Amino acid sequence: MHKIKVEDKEFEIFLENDTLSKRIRLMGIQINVDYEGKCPLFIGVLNGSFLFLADLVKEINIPCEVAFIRVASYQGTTSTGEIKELIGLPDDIEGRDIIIVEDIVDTGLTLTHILKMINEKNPASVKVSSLLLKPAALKYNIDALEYVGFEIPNEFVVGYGLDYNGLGRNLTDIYRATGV
Ligand SMILES: O=P(O)(O)OC[C@H]1O[C@H](OP(=O)(O)OP(=O)(O)O)[C@H](O)[C@@H]1O
Ligand code: HPA
Repeated sequence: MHKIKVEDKEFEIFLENDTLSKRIRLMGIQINVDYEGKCPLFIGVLNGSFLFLADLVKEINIPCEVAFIRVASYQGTTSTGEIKELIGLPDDIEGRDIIIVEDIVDTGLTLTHILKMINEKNPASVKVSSLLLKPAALKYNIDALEYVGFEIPNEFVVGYGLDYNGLGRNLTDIYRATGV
């Protein structure tokens, strides 16, 4: 289906699942090479990253661990500018190689907050893997952003974990708002 409605908003197809899968396979290969001989700890940022993280770690063939944190900053299509911490970081971060897994980096506010929290716990290294990045929306400089699936325009997207008012996370493809 190429046009859909989620609540009151119209969306059109943007990135099909097959395109996502191919890119995620390549991201996994790159991580396998970069972390050879190490045991990275993937930290998924809930809720949006759950499908991406699941598909990404299936491509990882080195030893690794998986954990989650939960923060929230968005209501509808706009950032509240305030980060709420709902599930905290795991205890065992000191000395670990951390890979934060995000569905999307938009303004960069969420990630900046999470990176600060993680760096306070003395990890060996911290990198970020985000499926999507909106370069035109970015307000913070994020040096740790090492693995990016797709750079996209500054448009609201939904599907494959990303929501609009809590809906649409279950869509297999990613759609963009048409503004109609
Ligand atoms: O770069 P930013 O402007 O901070 O936006 C990116 C963040 O916004 C979304 O999370 P949200 O707070 O909507 O929670 P969710 O993952 O539960 O949807 C998304 O999953 C990122 O974590
Ligand atoms: O474009 C978006 N879609 C869904 N959630 C988001 N969180 C930040 N940007 C977005």
